[in-house]
Amino acid sequence: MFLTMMQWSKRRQSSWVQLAGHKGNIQQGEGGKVLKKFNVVEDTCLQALMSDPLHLFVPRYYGNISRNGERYIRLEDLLSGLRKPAIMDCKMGIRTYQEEEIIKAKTKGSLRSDMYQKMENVDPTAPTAEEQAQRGVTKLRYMQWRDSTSSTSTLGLRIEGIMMENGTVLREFNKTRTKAQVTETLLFFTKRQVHILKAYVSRLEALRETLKESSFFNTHEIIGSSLLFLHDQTCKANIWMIDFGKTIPAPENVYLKHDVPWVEGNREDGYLTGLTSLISLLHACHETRCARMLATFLN
Ligand SMILES: Nc1ncnc2c1ncn2[C@@H]1O[C@H](COP(=O)(O)OP(=O)(O)OP(=O)(O)O)[C@@H](O)[C@H]1O
Ligand SMILES: O=P(O)(O)O[C@@H]1[C@H](O)[C@H](O)[C@@H](OP(=O)(O)O)[C@H](OP(=O)(O)O)[C@H]1O
Repeated sequence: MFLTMMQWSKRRQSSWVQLAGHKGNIQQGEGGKVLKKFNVVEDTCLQALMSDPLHLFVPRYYGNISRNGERYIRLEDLLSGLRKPAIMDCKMGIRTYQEEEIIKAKTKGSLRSDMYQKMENVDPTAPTAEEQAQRGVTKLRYMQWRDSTSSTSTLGLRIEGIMMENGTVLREFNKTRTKAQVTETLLFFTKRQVHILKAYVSRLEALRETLKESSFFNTHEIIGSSLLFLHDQTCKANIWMIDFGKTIPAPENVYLKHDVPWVEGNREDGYLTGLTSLISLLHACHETRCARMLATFLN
């Protein structure tokens, strides 16, 4: 597995990191805040979320500002106050592309050579003969391939990146697809610590309950959003919903279920499918660890 050592910030004695997403899209700001490049879709969602029951699971939103000619969204820094945190970014849902990608894929000039390259780097056999000849793929094709070779299509979630408490950053999870592989990664991330596993399960169960009461949730198609897992040496553990750049309102009078299969036009995202998978995988990790500890104790 490809490992990169994170550089610890000496100035702040902190370990701020942008684990996933577009490079340089988000940076640490002052006063316990982060600045994220402005995106009107995300800004609108965050405003709505601040008065929804889900606000308890979303970093506090402090409006948007302009700085040196660039506009930013100001958010609570979720790493603020944590000591050498371990972090995991988990992208939710059974697809990571919006339905509009299907229309875009039909228009001329939509071939992406960068995506072809990324595909070929991971699996040289993945591009079709036609794609090899044109050395390009549509974004739709790339995103569908990414979803099917990771756990997105089957489990409704995929691990995008992990930073361990010693600063080691891991981002090579493209082929982490099966339940067993995801479970192994969750055990690695939590170092099998029972109290951390338990805290994560409780937080996700609370999220599931709150989603039932959220009008934002049943009226929005949530694509490409992540759950950010954080725990540290003081035994703090928490999970937050981040990244609403591709979260859009469903058509009027359409209420999404979030746990049924997607077919073109129904706008379903599988967010709850992913949440249920996560809860059951973490729950199984917790139970297994408890059973092992009991067996050791009794022997
Ligand atoms: N409020 C926050 N506090 C601390 N760190 C954050 C916060 N929001 C995001 N991050 C960090 O930045 C990373 C990327 O965040 P986010 O997903 O919002 O960016 P993005 O560029 O929109 O992603 P994508 O390209 O997947 O759409 C996260 O994985 C996390 O490490
Ligand atoms: O993780 P990967 O495999 O590197 O692939 C990227 C990832 O799917 C991003 O979510 C996506 O941005 P959006 O979510 O904003 O669509 C980006 O598209 P882009 O290159 O068009 O920005 C992809 O390149």
